[in-house]
Amino acid sequence: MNKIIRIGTRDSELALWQANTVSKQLNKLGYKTEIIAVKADGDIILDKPLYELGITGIFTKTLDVAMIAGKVDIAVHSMKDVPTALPQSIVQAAVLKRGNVHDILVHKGSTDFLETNGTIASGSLRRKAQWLNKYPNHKVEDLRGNVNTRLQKLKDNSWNAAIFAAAGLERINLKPTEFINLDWMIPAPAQGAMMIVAMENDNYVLDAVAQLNDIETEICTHIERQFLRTLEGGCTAPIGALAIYNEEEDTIVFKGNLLSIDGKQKFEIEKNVPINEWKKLGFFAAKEILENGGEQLMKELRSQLKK
Ligand SMILES: NCc1[nH]cc(CCC(=O)O)c1CC(=O)O
Repeated sequence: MNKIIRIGTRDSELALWQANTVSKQLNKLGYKTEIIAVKADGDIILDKPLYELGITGIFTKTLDVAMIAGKVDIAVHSMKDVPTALPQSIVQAAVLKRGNVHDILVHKGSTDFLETNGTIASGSLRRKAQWLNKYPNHKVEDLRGNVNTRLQKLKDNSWNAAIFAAAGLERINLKPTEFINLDWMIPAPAQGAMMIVAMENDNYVLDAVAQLNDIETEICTHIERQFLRTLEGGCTAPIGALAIYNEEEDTIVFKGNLLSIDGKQKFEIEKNVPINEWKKLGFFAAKEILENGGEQLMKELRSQLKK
């Protein structure tokens, strides 16, 4: 059999870069591919913050539907945009080796505002909350759109800076010279990783795509998404999570946090556990936060976010 694997993707430059990467890797293994780009609802509605839309999966739904309808065979997503519960019949077929996991602050030459009063831009609840927690005197303005649009909006506005995922800018060669690494900020669960989804009964495609899976990234993102899933209960709360494999010690170093929208409340957890405990690590870390005050905060967040 030599069928063409149709790769579904969003039509932003970053999404197309990611789909092309998957395409090339499959071609190298001898598979034929075709890229099918679609516009996702999350890319069409730009005048509202994402969390106000109260929908998870706004970037992935369009492609889920296309796949169930048989129009594409796989879809390539930024894994952090994929809801923790996949639609029925759709499965995680592979996770590619992760890129840069961190957030960066893109500024305009001077970082003096960090010490005084700054206005920075981000559409992400997680980034907003962590920023305000560290810089309580700053203002955070909303910023939506794909990476290219957001860079342009930063130029056009008087904000001091804006926050981006390093991976997104690096992939499409748009990382400017004026930026600082936000090593202290805990990234979104699965940031910097790409996920391929496919239909659960499509064995030809599942076998093909499985060859692109990176086990270390699969384990780390599993931990982060389990942490998210255990905390969230279906709402888009300010949650960060990062698991890193420490090869020397054969351990997983995990950091996770949960904040209030205004950044005033923060629950944070750090664990270093033997690799063989990875399967439940995200769950236990989330439970610990929930039992130490996080439960109450999640309740408040759910009513604030109307979900
Ligand atoms: N939600 C937007 C989004 N989804 C994935 C990336 C970048 C790639 C990644 O983090 O995996 C971005 C851009 C950003 O957050 O700045």
